[in-house]
Amino acid sequence: MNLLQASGIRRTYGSLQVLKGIDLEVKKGEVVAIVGPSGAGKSTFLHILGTLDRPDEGQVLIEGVNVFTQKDKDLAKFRNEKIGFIFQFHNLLAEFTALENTCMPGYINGLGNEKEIISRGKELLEMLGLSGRMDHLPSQLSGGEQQRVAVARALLNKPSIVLADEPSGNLDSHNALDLHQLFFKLRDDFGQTFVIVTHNEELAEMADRRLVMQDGMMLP
Ligand SMILES: Nc1ncnc2c1ncn2[C@@H]1O[C@H](COP(=O)(O)OP(=O)(O)OP(=O)(O)O)[C@@H](O)[C@H]1O
Repeated sequence: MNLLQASGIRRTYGSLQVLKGIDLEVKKGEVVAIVGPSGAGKSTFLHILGTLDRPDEGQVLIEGVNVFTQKDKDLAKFRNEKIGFIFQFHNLLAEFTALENTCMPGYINGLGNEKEIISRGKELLEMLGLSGRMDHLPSQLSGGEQQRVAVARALLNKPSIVLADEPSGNLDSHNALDLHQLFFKLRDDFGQTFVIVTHNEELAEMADRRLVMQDGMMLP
């Protein structure tokens, strides 16, 4: 069974047809990269896969659940439990430490008690080489460190799938490579599944599949 299956996804903004019927199947443990020119609809598609936006037509199954048949409240719970997000700008909360930011998805959904959540957060930050940075605020971290905290936060609830939108777009080439290698390590060690929208060809070439979107369609 596919971990994620999207079929016939269409999305229109006003008179602009942004997605023109897109299909995608992703297996557990796959790293799929989506590339394509600016304005092709990549981010729009990723937002729909992440249930942050609803399509006009088409369906998305994640672990067999037809996600958009759920009401908004149930969908939000499903999203927090099953999907991890990494964005170009990490969106860490400035007034919270690295550990507090990492633990945030656990507090929102109440998965486990506070002690368990903190223990998982610490374990992730240690794994990502941030054991000495747990009590730092985002402003006290380098760009690469901030993005690794965002990765730890994305993994906190043990999501089925991680969706990343230009995750290394704001990093220098050294930190970008480190981050890309981290994704593949997480895949190899834990079977973590990723769909990554990127303009970084090096990352796209490393992926199990490199898909190209153009003008609202997936090229064959
Ligand atoms: N909320 C919105 N309202 C209106 N138009 C939108 C909205 N979101 C996206 N669009 C339009 O949809 C098209 C696709 O945008 P999208 O961000 O998905 O492209 P992209 O392939 O991710 O581009 P980039 O590589 O530059 O990030 C663009 O023309 C954009 O202006």
